[in-house]
Amino acid sequence: MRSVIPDYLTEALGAVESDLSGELAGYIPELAAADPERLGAAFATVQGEVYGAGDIDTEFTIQSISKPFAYALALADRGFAPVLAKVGVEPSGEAFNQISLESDTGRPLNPMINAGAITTHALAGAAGLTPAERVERVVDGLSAFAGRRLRMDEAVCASEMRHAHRNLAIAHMLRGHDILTEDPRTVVDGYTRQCSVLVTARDLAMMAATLANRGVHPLSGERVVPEPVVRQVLSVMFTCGMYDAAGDWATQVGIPAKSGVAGGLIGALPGQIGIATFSPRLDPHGNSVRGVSLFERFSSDMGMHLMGAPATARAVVRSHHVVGDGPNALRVLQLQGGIGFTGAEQVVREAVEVAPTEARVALDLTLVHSIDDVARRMLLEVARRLTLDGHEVYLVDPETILPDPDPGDGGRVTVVATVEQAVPSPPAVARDRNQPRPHGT
Ligand SMILES: NC(=O)CC[C@H](N)C(=O)O
Repeated sequence: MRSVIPDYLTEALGAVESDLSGELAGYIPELAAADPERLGAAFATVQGEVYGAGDIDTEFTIQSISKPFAYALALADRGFAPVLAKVGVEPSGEAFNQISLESDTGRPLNPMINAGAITTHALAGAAGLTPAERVERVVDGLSAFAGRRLRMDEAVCASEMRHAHRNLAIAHMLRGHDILTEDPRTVVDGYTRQCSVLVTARDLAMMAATLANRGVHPLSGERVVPEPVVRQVLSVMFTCGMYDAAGDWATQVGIPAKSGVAGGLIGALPGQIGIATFSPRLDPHGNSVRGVSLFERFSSDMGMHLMGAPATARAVVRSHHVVGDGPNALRVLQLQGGIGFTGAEQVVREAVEVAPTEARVALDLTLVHSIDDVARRMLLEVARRLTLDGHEVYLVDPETILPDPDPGDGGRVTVVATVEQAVPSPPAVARDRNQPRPHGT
């Protein structure tokens, strides 16, 4: 059988192909000469599977799509405080190249508009790097996100630098406010190089999938940036990634995204998928016309809007039952699935409502595949309170899904591999042959 996903993507491309509206980015002569008909779309899952249709292996310059990744590198390299001191996180509602800074501090409003991105470029890499080393750090970092060595398009870079008056004006303003502390032209040059890195839609989908995968490249397994950095970056993409179209985008598409003036567009759905489209004609905001249509289609066809509440998670408490009888009776709460706060809440509620009378209580984690930190603490607290109420508490945890189960403060749990191990086998002589054997022995 052929996968259904490339066929779906081909169909989606077919539906937007006839839309010839929009313009190439005229302010960079080399981009104005691009082939406007190119069209491609790719999905990369967090497991590293890539699906695509159309021009997904055609190289084009990354442009502003480099901004969230350079922001991630700056946060990872310098830490949050120094970066936040120089670049805000407020949506500007303005065009990407607006000459605007926060009135009191001179800080650019966010790292997605050029003012913020130029500043962010200067913050990538360790303090004290030369401008060339900094560019190298950024290209290395973008390459790690993509999972292959990326290179720069010198012609596009030179072409943009010859016409970079607006970005230079922004950089001079930043220098005037001491947000930039170096020569403005050098920083704009580095930022323009960053924007001139060549990528394909396939690369961009992978880069987005690395964000979706909490900062770990799905195939190389490399942790490119720490998890808190990814959360920051995705939040800023959600609120600011589409410039003065960010509100429309957040409501209609609902996927953290970033566009570039060469026609690329990416979206990252946390925990699920990275998406990229490529089509060079732009709307007045500088976002790819057909790319925006494709994302609207993907979001509604595949239920990808981040604010669409997921189907209520399946019950975490699969069953509760008693194994064995008499003084050996064991109350088993059998749990399942991935347990986060709301799942742990179900366990707490169940433990309160059942109010076990048996001397032994087991939390059976055999069918649980993950427990996050808050759920772990809540389950251990349940165990602790059950101990204090006089129960002997067992954790049936054959795959050590809950390591170091120390409930602290008077709590005690015994870890066993099977429910049976929590039921002492009664001495053979004492067993009444006419009684059914305790379940599971
Ligand atoms: N929106 C964009 O892609 C803009 C990037 C471009 N290099 C610029 O600074 O103008």
